[in-house]
Amino acid sequence: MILTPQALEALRGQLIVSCQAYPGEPLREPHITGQMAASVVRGGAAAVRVQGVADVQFTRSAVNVPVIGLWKDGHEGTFITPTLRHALAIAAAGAHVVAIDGTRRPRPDGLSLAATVAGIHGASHALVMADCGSLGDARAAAEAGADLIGTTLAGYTGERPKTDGPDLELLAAVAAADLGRPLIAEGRIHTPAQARAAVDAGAFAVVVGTAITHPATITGWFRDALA
Ligand SMILES: CC(=O)N[C@H](C=O)[C@@H](O)[C@H](O)[C@H](O)COP(=O)(O)O
Repeated sequence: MILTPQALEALRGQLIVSCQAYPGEPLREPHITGQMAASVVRGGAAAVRVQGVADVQFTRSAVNVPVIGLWKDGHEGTFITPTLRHALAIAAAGAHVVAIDGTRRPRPDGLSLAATVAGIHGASHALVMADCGSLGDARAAAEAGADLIGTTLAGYTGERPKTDGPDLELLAAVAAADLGRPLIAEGRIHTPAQARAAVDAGAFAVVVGTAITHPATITGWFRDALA
């Protein structure tokens, strides 16, 4: 699926919403992901991010905005679209952008990040978003040919502290490194003010997940405030 340079540019300064429910949760149904995506697009999401092959398929038919797809396999180590096989399945499902683990950790299939990106580019029209955890990752991902750089894994790989909100320090550092790729702020953006701060720190666009689409967590925030 082709995301033209113009369509990518249209995401500048915009909100992307991640619609994910986790295994065993009541909303963990691909068609519900599609409905959630349609709901956030009504609210102004300029693109959506969804997990799973069937979720990408349902979401593609539910919305007319770019779809970032990923395949989570497990929940620790290299688990976000860890191999080329996972990535090609997500591209074949219709994702405009395939989000993959963009760290410098070894990949389960033994391929380098550059070979993985080249494999996706060679077999599909999808762009590649590298989910990074540090400035070192971001530099390596740009060098490896990733089309977009995300801070998705900041605070989850041991290289950066798990900040309460978004890792604004990392965002500013990656922006300053001027890697020539759209920088996507993602991870622990829980308020509109934090989304604004991420753009002010140099992000091209902002991904918000939990704070918009994970009712169990949001409910817990309110419950805790009343405890
Ligand atoms: C680390 C990891 O597994 N991140 C995942 C990546 O797709 C999702 O679980 C997050 O919800 C997503 O990145 C959005 O972040 P937040 O939900 O914090 O707004």
